[in-house]
Amino acid sequence: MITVSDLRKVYRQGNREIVALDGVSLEVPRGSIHGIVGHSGAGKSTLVRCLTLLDSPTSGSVSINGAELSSARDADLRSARRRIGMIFQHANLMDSRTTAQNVAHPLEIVNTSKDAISTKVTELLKLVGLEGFENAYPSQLSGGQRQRVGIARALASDPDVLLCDEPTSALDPKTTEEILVLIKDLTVRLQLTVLIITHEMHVVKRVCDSVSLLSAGRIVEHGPLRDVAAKLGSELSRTLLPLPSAEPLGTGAVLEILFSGDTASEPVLTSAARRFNMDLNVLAGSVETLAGTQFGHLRIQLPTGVNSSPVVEYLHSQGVSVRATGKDAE
Ligand SMILES: Nc1ncnc2c1ncn2[C@@H]1O[C@H](COP(=O)(O)OP(=O)(O)OP(=O)(O)O)[C@@H](O)[C@H]1O
Repeated sequence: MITVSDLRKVYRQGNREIVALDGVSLEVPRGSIHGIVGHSGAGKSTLVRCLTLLDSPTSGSVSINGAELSSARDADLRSARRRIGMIFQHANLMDSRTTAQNVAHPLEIVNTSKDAISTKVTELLKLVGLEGFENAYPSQLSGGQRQRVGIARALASDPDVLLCDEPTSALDPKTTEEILVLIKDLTVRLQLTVLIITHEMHVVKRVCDSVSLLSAGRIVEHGPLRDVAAKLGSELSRTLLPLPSAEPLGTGAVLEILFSGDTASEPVLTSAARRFNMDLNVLAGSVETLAGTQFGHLRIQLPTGVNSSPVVEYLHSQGVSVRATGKDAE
């Protein structure tokens, strides 16, 4: 488990203070994957640097399985860093070294014996599906294979936490899927605690158990994927379950509706149409399964002149999230 408590990072430029992290707290249990998303300048890179101890936080703490990292110094700091493996957007391999030599590098630094390195490298390359590529150089590997080498190297020191900074941003969709499947599989098999910093929502949808939205150095939304997606109108819900824009037809009230779990499969809309004796226009819709829960997200329009309040009340009573949009939203 990784626990981040009230982390602050303030940069000073002359007499100006830039608050890059403004009290970030989060807890990610072992064996699970947490996504961190946010716009440019939100503080994602600063968070990565503070978590990997490449930069020291102004205040607050980071601990792994209860052991405090942020106050570690010198030798302790080096061993603390080994508890966090890093994967980057580009694998950043050493071009003059083979696959096996790249993976061996973190072990050589801590003077591991040649035999132990050889055994470990063989084991790691098998784990990431690169058996037979021991002697290949990075230039002879595909982007996905290079990323696998990067993952094997990150796991060489048996870290508790795997920190992935935009791990699939440079990969095509098929390779992205393969790498995400590998990360998910390793998380479960090795009981890792994984943090993925990404701007790609499909990465969050595909592998994350929980997610945080970082904005101006603060976590403004967070929680298990199915809970944040279920909050109709929130930024994370809108980006996880996007709806295409569609012009309303005529002047009837426009409602945005979110079904989840059991209500997603019940004919609530049909029963509302029958109950209020009206036709409904579906302007836009999407159905998705997130973290094992089915979500239906719809924008519907009521006929001109129909009062939306009793309809909204009825839909709420059926366990459906509803909000008026457009001119009715005020
Ligand atoms: N070394 C630094 N000195 C001064 N300000 C900094 C420094 N590093 C980051 N910042 C500022 O801290 C804030 C957060 O920056 P950060 O790079 O962490 O954002 P980010 O979410 O990673 O953005 P991006 O997605 O564009 O990489 C920004 O306002 C940035 O200008």
